[in-house]
Amino acid sequence: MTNNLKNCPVCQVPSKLKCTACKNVVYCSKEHQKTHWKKHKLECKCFEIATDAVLGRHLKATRDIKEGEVILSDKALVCGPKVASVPLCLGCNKQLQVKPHEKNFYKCKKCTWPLCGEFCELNPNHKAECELMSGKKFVCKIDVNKIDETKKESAYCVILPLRCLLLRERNPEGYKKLLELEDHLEERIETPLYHVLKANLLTFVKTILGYSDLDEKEVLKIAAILDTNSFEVRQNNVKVRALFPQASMFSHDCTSNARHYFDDDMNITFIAKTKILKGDVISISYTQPLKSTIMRREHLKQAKCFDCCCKRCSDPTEFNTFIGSPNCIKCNAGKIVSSNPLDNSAPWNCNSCGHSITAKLINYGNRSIQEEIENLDKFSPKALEEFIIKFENMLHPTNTHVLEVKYALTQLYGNIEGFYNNDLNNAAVQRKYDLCNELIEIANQFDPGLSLFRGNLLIELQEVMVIKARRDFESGLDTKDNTKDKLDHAMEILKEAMKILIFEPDMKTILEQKTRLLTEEIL
Ligand SMILES: C[S@@+](CC[C@H](N)C(=O)[O-])C[C@H]1O[C@@H](n2cnc3c(N)ncnc32)[C@H](O)[C@@H]1O
Repeated sequence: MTNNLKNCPVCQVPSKLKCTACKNVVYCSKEHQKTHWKKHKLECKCFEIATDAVLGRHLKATRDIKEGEVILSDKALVCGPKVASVPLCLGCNKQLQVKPHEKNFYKCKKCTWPLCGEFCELNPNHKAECELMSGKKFVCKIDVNKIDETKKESAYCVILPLRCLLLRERNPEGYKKLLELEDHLEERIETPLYHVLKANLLTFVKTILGYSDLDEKEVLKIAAILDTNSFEVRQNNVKVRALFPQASMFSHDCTSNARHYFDDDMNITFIAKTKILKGDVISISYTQPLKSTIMRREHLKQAKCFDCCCKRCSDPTEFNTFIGSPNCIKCNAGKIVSSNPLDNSAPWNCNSCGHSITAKLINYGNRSIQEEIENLDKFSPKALEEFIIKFENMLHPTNTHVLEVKYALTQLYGNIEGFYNNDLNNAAVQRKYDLCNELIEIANQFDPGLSLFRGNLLIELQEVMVIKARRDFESGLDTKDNTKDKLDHAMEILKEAMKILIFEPDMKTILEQKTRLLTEEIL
């Protein structure tokens, strides 16, 4: 047994040399440790599943974990369309296109669901459900002759729960694991979404497919398990969702220390974004770093049925960024801060003059501004810059709405037609440089280390640093030596971005090309 802490598992001799990684096994010698590694590496975990009253089951580090270290990898138990999905092939998940030259949709001869082609009728993802539905003479409501590739179809809401139900016979062990996951059905059952699901899913499963013996609660529990635990995966440019039993054990923190990425086979891998100490909770974020406490807590409550009380949520200033606060328009000096961020109905007060505003009014203000942002032309830097100017008195530079627009600008400058790097004037180059630096500081606080948020900003920053350095040299403002130093600095930033983005699909080649071009420029 590898967890025998007395004897070497190879020769059974009482031993003291512990595996330095998990400290769960002892060896008599380095040689026997090497011999045993092939077996032990499958068990040499850096975490345990712990339970407490607040988080429920969660992952806890059993040793220090280095930044970038893999925590675990997991295989999808089931995957399929989101509750409402753009038309996709139930075999390969490819998005169905209607443009004449790209038309790739086909009506399954048996079950009538749209697929990308005849070949996918036999795709293992689709075969079992197809046989079941066609056997019951099910007719899909989506008309393949009128496919609208942008319209989200709610008809897909039945597919993933059905795939879960099919596990009962095809993979009983997997089905058992699935039913052990958290569901929050009691909180969900009276929501409008579950009223609709109750009508659609239960009729589909019990009446149409004939699972009359199935308890209604078990069917709805499956929907609730999917809502609580599934991960969104982008496949062939379509977002689908998948369930990973082990990965479901990660708890949430608004300043998390781990993150995930997917490989081409939809396996999920979690890495440490920052160093994690033995005994720390290993957490991921279920929400977005630039959202304010009020917005994050509302999302977490609605989607995952819990009230987040993490360090960031508990701090009314959100680490002195005041990201959720508007300026006080009464005294024009202070910021309006929640008197108790963990109570959604607590009043908000100015930290300078004490002027008080109800939570209702703060929520109303946030919603109106969010609506205004949603209606902006997202591809127009001019429209986004005008938004920032329009709200400059009410919203300070690190307010959530301003940061959201600023982040969009970092992704537009340099990357869209009319605003490619060579089209940008020096003021726009400087603007992008400043915005990237400003947002990286925010990322360092809320989404530190190897986060995608930091990676996306670092890659934009290094590009603009190179342009600035090149222009300063070409216009005679800088010496060759200084320019080389600046390019070396840009290379360090690029290397850091690479460490983060290398796991993302298609990024490896792009990053390698960027590194090659920058190396040539430095030489
Ligand atoms: C994906 S599951 C995580 C595993 C779950 N704790 C269990 O025991 O199965 C998500 C659920 O865990 C709980 N949870 C995760 N993070 C939490 C947090 N920061 N505070 C409170 N509950 C949390 C919530 O009930 C949430 O709906």
